[in-house]
Amino acid sequence: MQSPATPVLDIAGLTHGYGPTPVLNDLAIRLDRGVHHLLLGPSGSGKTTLVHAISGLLAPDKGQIMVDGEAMTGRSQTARDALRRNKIGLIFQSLRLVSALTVRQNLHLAGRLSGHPTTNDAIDGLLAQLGIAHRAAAKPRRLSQGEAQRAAIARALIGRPSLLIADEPTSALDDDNAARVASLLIEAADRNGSTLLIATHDQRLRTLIPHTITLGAQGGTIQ
Ligand SMILES: Nc1ncnc2c1ncn2[C@@H]1O[C@H](COP(=O)(O)OP(=O)(O)OP(=O)(O)O)[C@@H](O)[C@H]1O
Repeated sequence: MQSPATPVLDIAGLTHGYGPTPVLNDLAIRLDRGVHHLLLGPSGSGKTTLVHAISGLLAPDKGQIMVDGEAMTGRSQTARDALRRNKIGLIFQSLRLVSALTVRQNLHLAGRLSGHPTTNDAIDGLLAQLGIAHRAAAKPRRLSQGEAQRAAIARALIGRPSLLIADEPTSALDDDNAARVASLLIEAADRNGSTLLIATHDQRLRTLIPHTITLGAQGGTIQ
């Protein structure tokens, strides 16, 4: 990890589009360590495009993205993949656990891929934090939706990423469960030294995470 003063995410002049009008236009964002943010914006405003650019899954047309002091932009796909595995934990809506592996094996694999191979004890400790230690030997299809979501959060955290990004983790949930999942994400991020960015339409999360980045306005609005 870099010094505490190094921003977890530092974006300058980010522009990207798929046609004549850019989706992201000269965007600037700075996330300080430990300050969790929501990434808000209506459908089509560019949240997924921004998450993909931050994660190095796409190379933007213009601009610079620094993740925990290291450049995600201006590098090869291979270098971007390595930086993502080392610095970023991603939780997608479709969870993407490997179905042939148990929960514990999924976490071992994620640890190896992130360059932080880990022990059964460390994995079981993380699963216990998330309340699913008793499901370590289960295959994903045997998990409830809530357990599978907790396993996906554990998998994203196994490499102790500087930045933890969750895509729409609560939109399909009722109020109680949305608050529960958001609180779980915040607590898990805090305990593992990760800064959380939640891409969402879900305005209910503002009460738990007051800092927001809103896309849709020219260049985005940071609060
Ligand atoms: N690969 C692509 N090719 C062409 N256009 C794209 C591509 N990906 C996204 N777009 C367009 O870019 C715009 C932003 O899309 P994006 O998925 O980033 O928005 P979003 O805010 O994540 O939307 P949602 O909340 O509906 O998931 C949309 O108009 C979309 O149609």
